[in-house]
Amino acid sequence: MKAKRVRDVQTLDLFAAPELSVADSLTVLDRFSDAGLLRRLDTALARFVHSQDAAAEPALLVAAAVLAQMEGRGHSCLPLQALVQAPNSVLAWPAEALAAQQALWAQLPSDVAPWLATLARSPVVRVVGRDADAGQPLVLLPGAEPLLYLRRYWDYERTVAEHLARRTTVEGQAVDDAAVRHWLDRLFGPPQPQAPLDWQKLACALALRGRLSVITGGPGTGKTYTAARLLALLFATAPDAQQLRVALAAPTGKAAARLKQSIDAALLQLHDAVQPGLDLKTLVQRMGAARTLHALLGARPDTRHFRHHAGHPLDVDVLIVDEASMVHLEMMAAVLQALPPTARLVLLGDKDQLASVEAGAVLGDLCRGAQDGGYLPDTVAYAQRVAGQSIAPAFTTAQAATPLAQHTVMLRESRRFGGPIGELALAVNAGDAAQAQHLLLEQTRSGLDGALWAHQGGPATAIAAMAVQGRGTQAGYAAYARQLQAGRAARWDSEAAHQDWVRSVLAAFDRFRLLCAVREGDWGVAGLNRAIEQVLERQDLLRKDGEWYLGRPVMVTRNDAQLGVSNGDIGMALPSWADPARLRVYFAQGEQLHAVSTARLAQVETAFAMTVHKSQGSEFEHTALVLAAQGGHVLNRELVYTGITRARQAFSLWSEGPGLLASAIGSPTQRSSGLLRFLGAPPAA
Ligand SMILES: Nc1ncnc2c1ncn2[C@@H]1O[C@H](COP(=O)(O)OP(=O)(O)OP(=O)(O)O)[C@@H](O)[C@H]1O
Repeated sequence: MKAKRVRDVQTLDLFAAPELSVADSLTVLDRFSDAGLLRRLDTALARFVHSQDAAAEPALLVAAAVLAQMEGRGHSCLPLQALVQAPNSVLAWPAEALAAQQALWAQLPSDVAPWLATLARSPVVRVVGRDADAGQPLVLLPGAEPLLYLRRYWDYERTVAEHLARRTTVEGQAVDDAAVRHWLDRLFGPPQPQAPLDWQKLACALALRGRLSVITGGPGTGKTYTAARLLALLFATAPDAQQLRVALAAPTGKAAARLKQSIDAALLQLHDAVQPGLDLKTLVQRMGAARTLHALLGARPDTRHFRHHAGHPLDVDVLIVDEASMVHLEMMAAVLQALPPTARLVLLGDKDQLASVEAGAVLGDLCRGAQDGGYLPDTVAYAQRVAGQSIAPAFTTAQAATPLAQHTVMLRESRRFGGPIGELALAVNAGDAAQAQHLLLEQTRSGLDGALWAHQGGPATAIAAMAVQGRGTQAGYAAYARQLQAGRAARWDSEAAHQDWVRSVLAAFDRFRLLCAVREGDWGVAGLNRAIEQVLERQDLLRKDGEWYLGRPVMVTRNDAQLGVSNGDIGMALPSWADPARLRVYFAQGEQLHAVSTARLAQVETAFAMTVHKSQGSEFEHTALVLAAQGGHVLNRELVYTGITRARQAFSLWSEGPGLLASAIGSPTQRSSGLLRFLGAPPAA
């Protein structure tokens, strides 16, 4: 259907005109929207620009529409050189659209200079360094690699860059080397001769001397383990540990709850190791719950504004943000603005995971050089002095040595993520499609019970059948459905017994998850949710007698502070204890259960199948990833990596057609952003 619509675009006779007029260029953009190559919103921006500048030239209108389209795909800006010289690298249109794209580009200037001149002539474009900020909707950052921004994203990116640059250049508190060394050795053990570099110890040492610490690593590399030791170190070296205000946060409620649980457990385990000298038990009690970033900043319903901002900063000395790969540019700008300049910010996350759906990939940008280290002589000497760690010359290359690198550590050894799933994740990350396919094939051949299993082709109903049955001994949804039935048959003799049952159903449901790349179609979230419901009904495991049926798993799609639920929370409709004839939606929040009436939960969707994006921050025993042929540019390396790393014991892959996995692995996403360029020297406002 889409391919046909795209072919229709090519029959446009407008391209035959000797010179592209403004009216024609707007019509062409509309046709591109009709064909699904641009969104209506993208063309609307071009029309808006034209409404503000009657003399706007076609190149400006095209640039505006493409910029809007790129923002919709998560880019914070448009690299103009690429737009002119390699338009497909930024447009990401399907092959069928190539002729139409080339025909339009043939009517536009072939050099970047006239594009820039066209943009700079328009009053809707603010040229940084030339024009004052008069609220122009577009911002052009000139230079060797000129970038075009929507005003809002320019503001966010500049804010983030300015704050991070300040945090990486301003000296932190003076470090008492002897005290730090003492505590680092107690927490990690004294340095051993010939031992490999302890990246976790190094991360703690570096974090201590600055106001920013970026700790990245794959699953199970000990990010939380390290953060807990960093907290212990901060408590131990603080002039008054009782006064140190620590906040824990994450982009989603689930990730926040997990962070709190892991940090508390790790700190309590350390309790004996730091005796005498530090009462971690009391400090843990004082620390308070982890919150979503929205809740931490005090989101105001239906506005972009937060209660905390530069004029009313957060009341914290240390802020630890987990799953930072999911923090988009706008949110990072809000966090940095609300954080007192003296507070420490610790960002934890996996740089290789999918970035947020919204624009910006801040953690990915910040960790671009993390693999290479890039430590300066001063950092190398400090690491030796306080942590007894010798940083090898391979990690001191001048090219990677930026102020940010002195605050960044990549953890490299996974403690719980080895075996075939770990190997597959590594192959995907390295872009080695042949190795990934080899691993999948080898394990698939060995039977249904292996850690890896792959299948190509339909029908989609077979996916639903596996989602219910599981494969071999690997979990599927039948496990939760049986747990559900066990409860239906039983009479709870106490509220505690009812709660235990609710917890057991939620836990059984969390053993497996079906992850999709796309929402629509038989191989998307919507189609597979329906198909799984049907299989469960056919097997009498579930009765769908209305929108809200017993055992309906749902995902919240919008934060609702009043109801106490966050976007991404997963709950299940189950009979309430007080009135078993009525369903309530139960959510596990750490150790606690939270129940909300079904009538009040409007912003939810069924959650047997969910997007890979929404699964971030969660792990399941068995995860199945579905690659739909219509996935297009959504099927990329980060999506596959994120899907695989959600699986603890078993990973299954369903590809609708041949070559989808290899092509996704061969398509890493690089979101356009000026962040790294700004960090060295933030541009003037
Ligand atoms: N240096 C270490 N020595 C012993 N155990 C460790 C060490 N580092 C991490 N671990 C253990 O490895 C496991 C994974 O660590 P942790 O949960 O901190 O990893 P993570 O990177 O935060 O994982 P995730 O990707 O789930 O966020 C935990 O059980 C932790 O206690």
